[in-house]
Formats: sequence, structure tokens, C-alpha cells
Amino acid sequence: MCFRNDTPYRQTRGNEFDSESCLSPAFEDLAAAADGRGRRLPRPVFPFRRPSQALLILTLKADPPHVSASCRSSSDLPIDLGLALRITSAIHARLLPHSLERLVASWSPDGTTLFQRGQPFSADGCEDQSSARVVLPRTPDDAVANSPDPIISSSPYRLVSSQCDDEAKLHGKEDHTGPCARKERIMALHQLVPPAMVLGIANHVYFHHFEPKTAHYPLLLVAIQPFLIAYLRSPLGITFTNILVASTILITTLLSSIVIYRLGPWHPLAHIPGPTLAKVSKWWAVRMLVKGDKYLVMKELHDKYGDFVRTGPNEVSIIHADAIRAVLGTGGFQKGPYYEPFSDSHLPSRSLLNLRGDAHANRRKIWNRGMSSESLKGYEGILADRVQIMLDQFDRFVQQGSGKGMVDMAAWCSYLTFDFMGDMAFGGGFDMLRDGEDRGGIFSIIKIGIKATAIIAQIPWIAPTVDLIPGLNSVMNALRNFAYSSASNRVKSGPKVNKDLWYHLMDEDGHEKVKPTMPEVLVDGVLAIVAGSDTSAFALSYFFWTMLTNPDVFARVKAEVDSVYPDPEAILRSERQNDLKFLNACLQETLRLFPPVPTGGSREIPTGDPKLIAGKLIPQHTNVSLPAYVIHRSPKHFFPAPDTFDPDRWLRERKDSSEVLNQSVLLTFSYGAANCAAKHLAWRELIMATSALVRRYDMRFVPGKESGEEGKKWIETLGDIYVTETGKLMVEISSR
Ligand code: HEM
Repeated sequence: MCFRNDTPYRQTRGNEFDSESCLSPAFEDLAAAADGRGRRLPRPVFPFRRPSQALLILTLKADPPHVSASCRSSSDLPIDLGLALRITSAIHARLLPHSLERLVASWSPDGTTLFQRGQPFSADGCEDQSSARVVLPRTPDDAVANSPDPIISSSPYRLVSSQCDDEAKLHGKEDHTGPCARKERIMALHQLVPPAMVLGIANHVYFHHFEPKTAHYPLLLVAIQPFLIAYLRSPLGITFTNILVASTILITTLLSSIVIYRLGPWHPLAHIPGPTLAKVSKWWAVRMLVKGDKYLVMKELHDKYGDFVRTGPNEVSIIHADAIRAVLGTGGFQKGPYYEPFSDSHLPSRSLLNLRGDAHANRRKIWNRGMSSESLKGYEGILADRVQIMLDQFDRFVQQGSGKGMVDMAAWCSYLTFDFMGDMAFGGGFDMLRDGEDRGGIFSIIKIGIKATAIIAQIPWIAPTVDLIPGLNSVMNALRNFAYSSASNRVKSGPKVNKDLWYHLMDEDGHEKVKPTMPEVLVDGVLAIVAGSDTSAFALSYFFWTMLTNPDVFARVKAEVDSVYPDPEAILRSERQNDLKFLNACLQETLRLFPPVPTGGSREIPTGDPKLIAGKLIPQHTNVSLPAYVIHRSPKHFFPAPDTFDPDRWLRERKDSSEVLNQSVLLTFSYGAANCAAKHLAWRELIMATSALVRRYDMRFVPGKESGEEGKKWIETLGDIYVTETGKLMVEISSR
């Protein structure tokens, strides 16, 4: 018995391999399983489809010498060994190349290599030449193409592969680029389809049940799987095309499965109407945030669908009056994942806006002390100083402009509120009013920060991943650095004569058993600036815009302010502010029509049974939002003319029974335990700034080629980015 090859070979007759008794029982089992004739092997180590694929794993586990010991005749040996080698190569060439070498070497009686890899082995003189032909594979493709395994060789890939071989033989050369080779590759790609589809669906089921809190692991998982599929399933292994095809199929199946589930009648929110795109993905809402028209879209949707609209796969927007107490009131729900990105993950503490339950109640207690009537009285001096700087600057513009000054009212209102909040939270820090501009750029940083955060808040689970991307978190870094330096200045300067918000948040008068930590005060200081400056600035801008677009109303406001404050020098004293009834009504009406937080965040239904909200069952983990802008304009709550600026609706004695003024749905400052912590402070700020400016100046839209038409269109520049962003509001001022 002999084997011949180009490489050294050995005659085996007469040595121990001749013996019939050397057939190992282990190998006999494996061989039987390999061709599917004998009893099946127990579960293979890897979940391979074919019994023959399990062969080598078990063969290798069974120790290669058994393989060699089993060979009785020339035909046995090459078939079985060849089968093992080829299958090894086809499936494990990358995993077990050394095992392959070892297998060959250990078959050789003296431990030397009998064949070399890649060299053909023929069995001249052997009993069964046809089946004895062994080609040790160069590549996994070779291995499959030459496999004597009936299962491998009967696969579509094998058929094409052998046709290609035949064609190559016919033409006397191998063609790697021709149609045959292409067809061969396509057939190989087919092998990727079923596992990629199965994994796509499996991923959906997994993500659905174990909702990921970050995108790290899902992204990693989805990125790795195409490699595994290509590696385990394709005869061509990990190639660029294989990865591309496997990922495309996997991701397409995953997305299709998600879409089908979300649109299907089995979804727990299927009973709530809404736009199809919104039901499918929150990316729909990202588009609104980028455009800034969320408040308008929500209004349109509620006009179309009614009180309940499904605005996301797991999100419902409600404008029914009963929902306000159910969601925000006592026994309502906690803030949902929407708020997560609003926390600075680099700081060990969360701001009040992002605390829940007892932690929120404890911190809110400190804030409430800082917002008591006594504390507010203490802040008046700080506020009056800043309003005075604004008046001085405006006077200067009027003087320089020979009696007429031109100001961007939106910008100046922002300077006022930022400077005031800086004084309150960190004992100073901004001087935008004095500079007439935002020299430090902090103003724009905050704006960009809020917009970016509001966009990410639509898909909060990507926030931690985005945070890892260098450069993208530079906005938060800048804000944090600003807060750190302001805080250290405030600590150095010590308590102020006028107690500021920092004084209370830091518990400098020692009310608390456990003093708040520095990071806690820091994040709340930043919150005060972010939550307190933009909102109040927009409220002021809206007010002046509504005045300028309603000159009759403006005239009545002026008359009231003049009569309450005949002495212009007394305007910054707050004692008589409550007498400004019409001004109050105008502010109330402005904020009804244009709430500075137009659509806001959402609350999450906790794990457990569905909750009944305004007559509808809302399932667990649904995020419920109550869009103030839409609620405030509903004819069910404000009638007649809910879209019209009509301050008198707040003062009229209601004679007409059809008139509706449902104050209980006003969400300008939100509602419940987590409503605006500084509502009263904000109101005082609005009254003081508006009355001072109205008392001192006449105003009109800057006249120009469109005779102030541009000014009237200012309202179209409003963008809803959780708070509001606006364009320039150019106003001509002159002394009264
Ligand atoms: C016209 C001006 C203001 C308006 C319209 C306004 C509106 C709001 C609204 C709607 C919320 C709830 C936000 C939510 O739940 O997502 C809120 C929360 C808050 N606001 Fe204001 N705000 C104003 C001014 C201020 C000022 C001046 C300060 C700061 C000193 C401030 C501090 C806060 C804080 C700390 C919270 C979080 C309260 C909590 O979660 O317990 N706000 N505000």
C-alpha cells in the first residue's frame, strides 16, 4: 500500500497502521457521523449545521493520533483524513490552522509531515483511487471545492464551484474575475442570508426586552455579528463583501422587524392615532428639533387627531385637561429618559431638573427656601442694579442717535437675564449689559448646548455614546469650566450683603443637617443660568413684540404704568407692582400664547399595569408629554379666539356663558412638585424690566423699506428647542 506525492511519502504496509485492530472506536463513530450513515454524534461543540462539520471538532478533541490509528487501508485513510482536513479548512482554517498541521503530522508514523499543505495528493496504486484523491487546501474555497463530503459538495456553492473548476480546466487557466467566478462568489454570499436574517430578528427581540440604556453595546453587538456570520458561514470567510452583505441583511432585517412591530396592531399603543413616521421612529422628532418647528407640528397633529396623539414609538402627547393632574400632580409620574442628556455625566451630581423622587424633594426644599418671599425681597436689589445698567445703556443709545436709538430687543433682554442669573447663581460673572455683547461667547455656547441636548433628548440612549466622541462634548466642557471658575470666585468672595441664590443653595445660613456638596451647588448654579435666563429673556421679547404688534394695548399699558409710577425714578421699587393689573394680564396672555417652554419634556409611565389617563389606558414605559403651546391654544380651554392676543380675557367679568378661561391648564411654569422653582422670581423680573422700559421709552419696530413689516414677522423666527430660540427683534427707542 502506498501514497505518492511530490513530497516525501512513506510506505505504510508492515507498520502499525496496517493492523485491523488499530481502528479506534472514537474515530469509527466520527466517520459514521460524518457521512450521515451511522449513529449521530452528541451535540457538537459549536452549533454547526452538519454532522460532518462536527467531525473535526470532535476528532481534534479526540486527539489526532486516533485518526492515524484508525487507518487500515489506503482508501480509508485518504477519504477519512481528507474529509477531516477539508472540513477543517472550510470551516476552521482561520481558527485552527495549527491543528490542521498537527493532524497531518501526527498521522505520519515518524511524526514527519506526509503531505504539504496545498499540494495534491494522489493514491496511485491504492485500492480506490477515485476516493483517495486528497488536496490539502490552500484556502477555504479550495477546501469546499474539493470536498468529498456529500453535504458540502452538493451545496449550490459546490455545484457552481465545480462548474467553474471544469470551465477553468477547459480553458487551461483559472479565472478569478469572469462570470463563473462571480457566480461562485454570489453563491457563497447566499450562505450569509439566513443567519443574518435570524440574527436581525433576534437582536430586535433582545433590544426590546432588555431595553439598552446606552448605544455602546447595541452598536458593538450589531457591528460584531456580520464578522461572526461571515466567519462561520461563508466559505470565503471574512471579506469586505461578506461583511457588507451580512451587515446589510442583518440591519435591514432588524429595522424591518422593528417597523413591523411598531406599526402592527399588537403594539400596546396601537389604539392611539398618530403619523406613521412618528410611530416608527423618534428620528422623526429629531427633524422637528433641528427645524425648530416642534410646537407648530404638535399643534397641527392635535388639530388633526384630537386629545391623544402618538408622537413616537413609545410616546404619547396629550392635551386633555384631566391629564395635567394625572401626569404632573400628586401621584403622577417621574421624569422620563428625555431628561437624561440634560445631566452633565462628568459631574458626580445631577441638577434639580434631573432628580427624581426623594432626592428631588430634598433638593427642592433648599430651592424653595431660596425662592421664599423673604429671599425674593433680597434679590430685588441685584435685579434693580441690572435693570438700571440696561436703562443707562439705552439712554446712551438714544443720546448718541440724537433722540432715537436702535436696539436688538431680543439680544438686550438676554443680556439682562444672563447677567442677573450670573449674579444670582455665582455672585457675578457676566457683564453682557455693560459690554453690549456676549464677549465670552457663553451665551452662544449655552444656546448651542441646549439645542444639541434637546435633539439628543429625543433619542436619549445615544447620549452616553455621543459623549465619548471627542469634540462633540466641548459645549458641555465650556459650560462646566465657566461654572467652575465662577464658583471658585464666589467661594473666594464669600457671602454677599444681598443674599444670592448661591447663598441658599450652599446653605450658608446652616439650615441643613447635611450641607449640600459643591458639585450639587455647581450643577444647580448652571441650571439656574440655563433655565432662568433664556426663558425670562424670551418672555420679555415676546412681550415687547406683542406690544408693538398691538399698539392700542401698548398705549393702555403705558397709561397704567404712568399712573402707578408717576415718578419715573421710583420704577425700580417693587411695592406697587401688584397694582399693574393690565400689565400683568398682558404678560399672562403673552405667556399663554408663547410659553417659553413650548412643548417641554415627558414623564414616563412606570413598570407595571397600564395607567388610566384622561380615560385612556397608557401602557408601562410610555413617555407622556403635555405640550403647553397646544394646550394653551385649545378652544376647549380658552374661548373665544384662543389664538388671538386678548389680555382682557384675564380681566373680564364673564357675562357670556360660552366664554372659557381654564386657568388650571396653564403650563407656562409647568405644574406639580417639579414645576418652575423660580416662578415668582421670574414674574418679578418680568414686571420690573417691562415696567421700567415702558415707563422710560417709546418704542416701535425699526422703520425701513418694509415699514417695520420685518419686525412683525419676528414671531416666525421662533424655534422650539425645549426652550425657545429667536432671531433679532430690532426696535427703535426714544425717550418719553
Ligand atoms: C418666564 C420665565 C420662566 C419660565 C416660563 C419657566 C418655565 C419653567 C418650566 C416650564 C419648567 C418645567 C420644565 C420641565 O419640567 O421640563 C421650569 C423648571 C425650572 N425652572 Fe423655570 N421658568 C422661568 C424662569 C426661571 C428662572 C428665572 C429660574 C431660576 C432661577 C428658573 C429655574 C427653574 C428650575 C430650577 C426648574 C426645575 C424645577 C424642578 O425640576 O423641580 N426658571 N421652568
